[in-house]
Amino acid sequence: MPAELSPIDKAKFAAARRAVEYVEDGMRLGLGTGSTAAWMVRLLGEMVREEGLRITGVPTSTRTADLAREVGITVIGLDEAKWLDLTIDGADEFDPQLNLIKGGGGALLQEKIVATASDQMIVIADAAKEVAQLGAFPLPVEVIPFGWQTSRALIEETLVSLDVLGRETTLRMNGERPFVTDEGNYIVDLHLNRIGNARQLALVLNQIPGVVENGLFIDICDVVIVGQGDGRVEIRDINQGTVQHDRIDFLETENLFTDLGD
Ligand SMILES: O=C[C@H](O)[C@H](O)[C@H](O)COP(=O)(O)O
Repeated sequence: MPAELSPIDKAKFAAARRAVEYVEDGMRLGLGTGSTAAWMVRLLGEMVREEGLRITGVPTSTRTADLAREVGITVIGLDEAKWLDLTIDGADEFDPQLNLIKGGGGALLQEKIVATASDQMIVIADAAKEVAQLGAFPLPVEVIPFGWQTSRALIEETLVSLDVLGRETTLRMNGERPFVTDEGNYIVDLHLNRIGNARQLALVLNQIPGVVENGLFIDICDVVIVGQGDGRVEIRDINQGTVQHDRIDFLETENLFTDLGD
């Protein structure tokens, strides 16, 4: 971790810093995956160690589980927790209705299960993630390895039938081999440019044999906390329809993010 964070990391940190203020003693929390969510996990670890905050966390990936344990958070599985008070996670894109594209890091399946098993989902994001319409970010679709090429062909046929503009699909790779998710599946990324009817696409994709889940999160997110590099934070709340403005003082938290960085 460089002594000085980049503006984008400061933005992610600011959003995470504001989000952990929603966490109360005794909560069961869904812990998201990705670089933004990692700040939230580190901050919660700090609160557990320094302030005696009592929480249990349900991680959405092995990466997050490892980090949560490392920083001192008690980790349990979703079946043990059964239901969660709050999930805090990142996103690759969010639109004005707080619908999301997620899965840029390949964790969309566990993330969607955990988020939908929560009373509330808060997304933390830097301002670059905001879009008028979803789709510039490639939409991840998780498919089982058996017959994945057939599933991919069916996905492409579906895109044609829905008259979606961009129809290129790519198998996500990890070097020479297909990227494999925590659940042992592959990811096909859909390069759509613009998604006209995200709700319809989300439903139709999940009807295709071999498709396990897609990265569209429709009507799942309740609040998006948007961070800026200068510490400004905006809160978009779907229920209250409010936008609050706030500012994280980096000077106050300087030690924190220097200590917490990896
Ligand atoms: O699979 C990964 C997750 O959906 C992430 O939350 C998403 O990709 C955002 O990640 P980051 O905070 O690193 O931009």
